[in-house]
Amino acid sequence: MLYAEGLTKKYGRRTALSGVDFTVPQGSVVGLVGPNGAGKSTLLHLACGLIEPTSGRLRVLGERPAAHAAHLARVGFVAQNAPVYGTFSVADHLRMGARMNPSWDGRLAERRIARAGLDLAQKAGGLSGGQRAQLALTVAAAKRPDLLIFDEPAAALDPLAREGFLKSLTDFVAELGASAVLSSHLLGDVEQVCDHLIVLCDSRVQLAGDVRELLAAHRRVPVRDGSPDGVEPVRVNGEYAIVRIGAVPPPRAEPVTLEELVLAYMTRAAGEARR
Ligand SMILES: Nc1ncnc2c1ncn2[C@@H]1O[C@H](COP(=O)(O)OP(=O)(O)OP(=O)(O)O)[C@@H](O)[C@H]1O
Repeated sequence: MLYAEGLTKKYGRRTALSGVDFTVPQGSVVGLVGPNGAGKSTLLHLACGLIEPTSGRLRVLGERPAAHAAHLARVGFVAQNAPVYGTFSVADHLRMGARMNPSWDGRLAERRIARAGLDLAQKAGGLSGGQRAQLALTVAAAKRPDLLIFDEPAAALDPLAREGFLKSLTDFVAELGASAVLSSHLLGDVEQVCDHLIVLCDSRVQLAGDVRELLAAHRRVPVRDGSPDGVEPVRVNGEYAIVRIGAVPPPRAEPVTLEELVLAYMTRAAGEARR
């Protein structure tokens, strides 16, 4: 579904992505996480064809991003803060979507708008953050894309609105049989909806893969004399360390949470950047 090889993006002298490699299989829901300025939005904008790489290769659904009109129609994008047209009503957004997208599914759009409790006559500028996110998600999904891309979709939403939004997102993905990529700082959200993870720090991929496999490949182990016995730690945090295990887990090893795993790789990358 997504394939990157040596993917590099520079803005003038600033490097936003540096030699990024990863492969994400079809049907995945990918969580893209990393600190501010790591390059997440840059990667998503490259995937939508909004910007061009400086070097390297990126393939989205087997082709160059936005290779042609039919390919564009296969990708739905919801940008940061779910932008909508403030002076247009909810119904105007659906009419515009129908006019611009040959594969528009009007029934799906109307069903979802009703389920989200949105008033078709209301101007989008007057919607709450959660309602705006639901509208943007509906417009992106009613194209019936094969891939939905979200840049921090739920960042501004309160916990209740976020839960509703994430539920709609997973419903859409299931209903459309689509893949999805979402960038987020909210690891709980990623844990809830994603089956694949990419950790991006300092413009490089630090960790990528199937969430269950990554969790199975790491353990929390007790530390003696500053380092765990016989294994190279990803991160030492006081009395324990996060380690990548081999075929035989070290003694007294405990499972790691997604949050511990991501923080371990982010902390290691921050340490390397400081050196
Ligand atoms: N249009 C631009 N012109 C110049 N530099 C840019 C541009 N867009 C992004 N950058 C720089 O590229 C780097 C990566 O930015 P990007 O927005 O991709 O990070 P991010 O991981 O999405 O950050 P955040 O979590 O804060 O949204 C940053 O150093 C940023 O300042």
